[in-house]
Amino acid sequence: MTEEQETGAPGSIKVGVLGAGGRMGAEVCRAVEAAADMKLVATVDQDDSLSDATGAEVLVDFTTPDVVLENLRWCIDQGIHAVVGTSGFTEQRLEQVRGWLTDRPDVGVVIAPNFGLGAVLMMQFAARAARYFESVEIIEQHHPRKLDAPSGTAMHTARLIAAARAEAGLGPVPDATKDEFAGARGADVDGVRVHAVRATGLVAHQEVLFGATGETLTIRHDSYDRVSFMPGVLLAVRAVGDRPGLTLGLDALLD
Ligand SMILES: NC(=O)C1=CN([C@@H]2O[C@H](COP(=O)(O)OP(=O)(O)OC[C@H]3O[C@@H](n4cnc5c(N)ncnc54)[C@H](OP(=O)(O)O)[C@@H]3O)[C@@H](O)[C@H]2O)C=CC1
Ligand SMILES: O=C(O)C1=N[C@H](C(=O)O)C[C@H](O)C1
Repeated sequence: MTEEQETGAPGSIKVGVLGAGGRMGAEVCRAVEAAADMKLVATVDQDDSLSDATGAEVLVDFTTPDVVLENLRWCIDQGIHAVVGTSGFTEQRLEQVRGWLTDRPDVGVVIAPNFGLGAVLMMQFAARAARYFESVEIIEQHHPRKLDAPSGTAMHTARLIAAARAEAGLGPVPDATKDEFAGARGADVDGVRVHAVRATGLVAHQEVLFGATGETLTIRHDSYDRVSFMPGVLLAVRAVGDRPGLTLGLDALLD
């Protein structure tokens, strides 16, 4: 092996992947290996030690909601930048991460509920539309091996819509039912109903359905293949070293 193959091209970013054997992790490994300005230096899965990743400058985490915080804490303590796609980030968890970052102001963390560029736009469009429609519901659809419901994307979208409605002075969504079978109206996320569908054949899809008198607006995004997330992941890997602190979502990186 030449020195360049060993260490990457001069100036290349040394990247490690946590959850490397998973559906997303494996795709990220392929994308990093194909990127001329990156070098894959560590792949970590459930039975491996995080210390295998100490040579990385940026760690990408696609693991599970129950282990991601521990991983992130370790990255921050080690001074390694982190790009996180794993779902399950409540406001309370984000606050915890901000707290850890105050002790390491040199470290950058990007947490994105969805790295699909189309999905980022779908969320932006939904936030923009929210003030004009009294009714809104979210229908997310995913592959059946997804552990969590609703999806992180749906939770984030609901929060954006709730914030936009509050800013516009809209009251609660008026579409409550009086008599309903348990679960029929989905989960209430910040006052927005979210319906989670799981079926073989799906990858990751979301519709935001808005309604006003005499009209509806549907904003829909579909990821048919996990390669759809890779341009966003690579964008975040390239940017995170220059963005100390917490960056939530890809929006700021796309401006
Ligand atoms: N932000 C985004 O754009 C996207 C986010 N996601 C999110 O990413 C996460 C992963 O999704 P997906 O790839 O489909 O899930 P998978 O279950 O396929 O992958 C998770 C991987 O993490 C591994 N793992 C578990 N514990 C640890 C640990 N402590 N350290 C290192 N690795 C560990 C698992 O190993 P094992 O199988 O042995 O348990 C598995 O290989 C989910 O939260 C999902 O919602 C998914 C797609 C896009
Ligand atoms: O588990 C998945 O597959 C996905 N998870 C993320 C989420 O929870 O929103 C992103 C995308 O929807 C795919």
